[in-house]
Amino acid sequence: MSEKERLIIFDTTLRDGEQSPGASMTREEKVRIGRALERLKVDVIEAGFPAASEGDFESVRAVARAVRGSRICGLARAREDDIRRAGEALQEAEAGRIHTFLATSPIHMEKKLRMTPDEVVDAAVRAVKLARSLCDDVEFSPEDAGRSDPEFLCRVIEAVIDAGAGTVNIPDTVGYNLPEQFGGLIGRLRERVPNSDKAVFSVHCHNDLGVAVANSLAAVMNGARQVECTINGLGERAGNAALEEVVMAVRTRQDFFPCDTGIDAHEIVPASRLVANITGFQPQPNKAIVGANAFAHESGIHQDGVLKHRETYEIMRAEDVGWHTNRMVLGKHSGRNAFRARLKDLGIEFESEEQLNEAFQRFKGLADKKHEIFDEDLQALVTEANLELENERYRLLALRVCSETGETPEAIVTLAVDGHERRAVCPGSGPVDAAFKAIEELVGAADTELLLYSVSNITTGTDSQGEVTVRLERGGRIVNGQGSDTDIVIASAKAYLNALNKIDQGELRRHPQAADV
Ligand SMILES: CC(=O)SCCNC(=O)CCNC(=O)[C@H](O)C(C)(C)COP(=O)(O)OP(=O)(O)OC[C@H]1O[C@@H](n2cnc3c(N)ncnc32)[C@H](O)[C@@H]1OP(=O)(O)O
Ligand SMILES: CC(C)C(=O)C(=O)O
Ligand SMILES: [Mg+2]
Repeated sequence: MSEKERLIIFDTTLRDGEQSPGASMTREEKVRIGRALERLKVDVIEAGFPAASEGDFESVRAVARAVRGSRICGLARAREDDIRRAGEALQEAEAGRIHTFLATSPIHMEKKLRMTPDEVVDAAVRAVKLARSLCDDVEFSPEDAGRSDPEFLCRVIEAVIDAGAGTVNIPDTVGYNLPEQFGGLIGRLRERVPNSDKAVFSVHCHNDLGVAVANSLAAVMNGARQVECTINGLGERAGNAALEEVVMAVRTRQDFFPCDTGIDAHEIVPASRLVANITGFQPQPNKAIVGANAFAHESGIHQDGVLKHRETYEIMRAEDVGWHTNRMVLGKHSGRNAFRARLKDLGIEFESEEQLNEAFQRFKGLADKKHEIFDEDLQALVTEANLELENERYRLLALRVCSETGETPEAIVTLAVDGHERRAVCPGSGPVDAAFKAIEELVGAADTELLLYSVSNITTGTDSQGEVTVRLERGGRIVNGQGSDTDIVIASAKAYLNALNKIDQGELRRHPQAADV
């Protein structure tokens, strides 16, 4: 790293993250996440609250045994039994830390702890001294600091630093602070506490007002050198500051921040996926850094810009945070440049600009019906575009089916037959059967036998395209026809007509699908 100061990353996914209702983790899961955090090169891993339960004690102990390279921390109330339990759980850690806390806000002291401010100062000092007798690395948090009286905070902080706390963590426990205010608080505490230079100032922000990361960054600008955060912003209520956002903000804006972290950012996406899979809390698609759309572009103007010069619309590289690559999503907002580029990647090139334009029009038509166009959709769409260049005797102009519970389905099919518009109405045992009967009536296919009818969805989802294959036999000759559409009955009619055109024309070698004829 450069000569810049180190910003310590303290990950509390396994402790505060686990406090999210529904996010409890087993010992084995904590060890797996602990190892992922080690690969990420997190400085401190808060592995749990050993006094909470026998299971959490064992989890902290297992993480302390398994992980080398990151300091392992256990949380404890300012009580002798909690602190001793934490010390015990950390015994096998290569490097351990006891984190003890006691609330300092008037509301917490009076209503929850039922302690006077003097009692709180005494208990905090006693807790830190006991913790220091068990472990040389001790952190103290004045819980609910964000709503505490700054003068009282100064008193508590000075006392715990004197008692041996090497890290003083300022939590905005209920996410009440705003960035300018919180940054100002950190700056003032560092200025006013006489021994502030003897401890690292840390922050622990909650996201109740959606500003946990902004508050953490404001604190860093005011001298905080440890940020407590979680993968994917998991944590109590609306969560904690997201590790990936803090790390990448500091890294991306090195022109602004006076410090940097030691995080290996390539491990961010793997760690995010692991935490999401274990907890079942998937990040929303538009989540910064780790959301599925964080490096995806669907708009034609953005795609064109990124294809010409990535930085036009990206401030970070997807690969640098562990994604395989950025993503061009083809959809109704996409333009020709992205369409052409994707087809080229698929090995599909057009002989003329006219062919490309024709396929592009079909693509826009499909995109109006479907959210996202996948590679398989494109392949089907281009195959159809090529087929249209051939001389077709039969072309589907319109199709309507009526299908109702307890009623015989009926299809109304309009075709262009040798350039003339023809219409037929037929009942059938199902909508596809009715549509096929109407087509047979219009084209006179009595001598043609249907050998195979199969449907597969090209992509997943109820809005996906269905691909239908129809195999026909006439006079010993067998052909396959294909059709695709988001409407399965239309796809079936297209496939049937495709096969009939082939069998009628006898020009099978010119069609790419004729290989299997
Ligand atoms: C802001 C935070 O995230 S703090 C961490 C929150 N995490 C958790 O609470 C998860 C783990 N907690 C637990 O498993 C349990 O709450 C335990 C084991 C810690 C305690 O359980 P119990 O003994 O049954 O107590 P209970 O949870 O009902 O109440 C908490 C007690 O701790 C006291 N307390 C709360 N914080 C502290 C503290 N920092 N130091 C000392 N005592 C405290 C409360 O005043 C209350 O005391 P009381 O019983 O005399 O009224
Ligand atoms: C234990 C402390 C640091 C905490 O989680 C909080 O105050 O939010
Ligand atoms: Mg918290």
